[in-house]
Amino acid sequence: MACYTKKTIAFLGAGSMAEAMISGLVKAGIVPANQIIVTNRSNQDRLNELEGIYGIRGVKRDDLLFEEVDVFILAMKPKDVERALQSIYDDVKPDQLILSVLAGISTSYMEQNLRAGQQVIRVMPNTSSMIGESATALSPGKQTTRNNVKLATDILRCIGEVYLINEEKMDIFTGLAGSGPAYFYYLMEHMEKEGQKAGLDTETTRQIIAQTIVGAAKMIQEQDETPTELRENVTSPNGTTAAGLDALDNFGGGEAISQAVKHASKRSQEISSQLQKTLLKPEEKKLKAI
Ligand SMILES: NC(=O)C1=CN([C@@H]2O[C@H](COP(=O)(O)OP(=O)(O)OC[C@H]3O[C@@H](n4cnc5c(N)ncnc54)[C@H](O)[C@@H]3O)[C@@H](O)[C@H]2O)C=CC1
Ligand SMILES: O=C(O)[C@@H]1CCC=N1
Repeated sequence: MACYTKKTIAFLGAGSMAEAMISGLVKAGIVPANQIIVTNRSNQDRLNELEGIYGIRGVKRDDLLFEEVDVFILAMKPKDVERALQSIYDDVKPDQLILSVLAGISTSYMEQNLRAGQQVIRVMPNTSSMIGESATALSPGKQTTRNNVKLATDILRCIGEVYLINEEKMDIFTGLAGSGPAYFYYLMEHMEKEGQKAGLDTETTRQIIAQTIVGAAKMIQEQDETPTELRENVTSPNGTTAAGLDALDNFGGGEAISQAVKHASKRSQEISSQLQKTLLKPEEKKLKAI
C-alpha cells in the first residue's frame, strides 16, 4: 500500500507514544516531514529534540495554527485530557478529525467535551509504531464520516496493521496489544538474566532471544497451525521444553500472563469510568463558565 497523504497532522503531546508514531510515519514517508507538527505543554527542549531527529516541526502550543491542521492526534496522559480538550475547544472545527491514542478515553467522553458534531476516532497503537510494526485498533465516534475513518485507517496503516473494532472491545485490545509489547520485554529481561548467568554476553543473549521471538511470531503469521499445535511441535516427551513448560506451570506462568492481560484491560475500563464520573453535564458546564 502506498503510504502517502496530503494531510497535515499535528500531535498534541510529545512523549514516547507520539515519538513512536512520528518515527513510523516519517520512515514510511507518509507526508513531507514538515507536514507533521508536534506540540506539548511547555518543554521546548523536547520539541527541539524531536525536530532534530525527525525533521518535523516542533511548535509551541500558542504558535500552533489550527487552521493548517487536518488531523489532530491527542497523545497526552489520560489525566491531562480534560484540560487538553478545554484548551482546543474554541480552535478546533468539528470537521477537523481528532484521533486520540489515550488509554481508557471513550469517543463519547471526547464528543461530550468538544463541540457538537466533532469528528473523533479512538485509536490504540503500540510503541512498535516506531518501526511500522504496531497492532493498532480504531473505533470511530458517532459523528465520524466514512471518509474520515478511511483517512485514519490509511494513516495508521503506515505504522503497522490496523483493526477496526467495536469500542466495547477497546479495553481488551489495550490489555493485549497496547500494553502487550511490555509483557514481551519483561519476558526478555528474565530470559536475558539467565543467559548472562550462564556466561553468554548481554548483546548475544539479547539477539538470540529477539530472533526466537521473531521466529515464533512469524510462524503464527505464516503457517496455519495454532499456538497450541506449534507449542506441542517443540515439546519432545521428557525433553527440555517439557521441563521448561512444567516449570512455567508450576510457577503460575500461564495464570500470570492471563492476569496481566485482565488487569491491564480492567485498568483501561477504570480510567474510562473515573473520567466519565467527573464529566460535567451541559448545564453544569455553563455554570462553570459564568
Ligand atoms: N506508551 C505507550 O506504549 C502507549 C501509550 N498510549 C497512550 O498514549 C498517551 C501518551 O503516553 P506516553 O507518550 O507514554 O506519555 P508521556 O508522558 O511520555 O507523554 C505525554 C505528553 O503529553 C504532553 N501533554 C500533557 N498535557 C498536554 C496538553 N494539554 N497539550 C499538549 N500536550 C500535553 C506532555 O508534555 C508529554 O509530552 C497516553 O494517554 C497513553 O495511554 C497508547 C498506546 C501505547
Ligand atoms: O501504560 C499505559 O497506560 C499505556 C497505554 C497502553 C500502553 N501504555
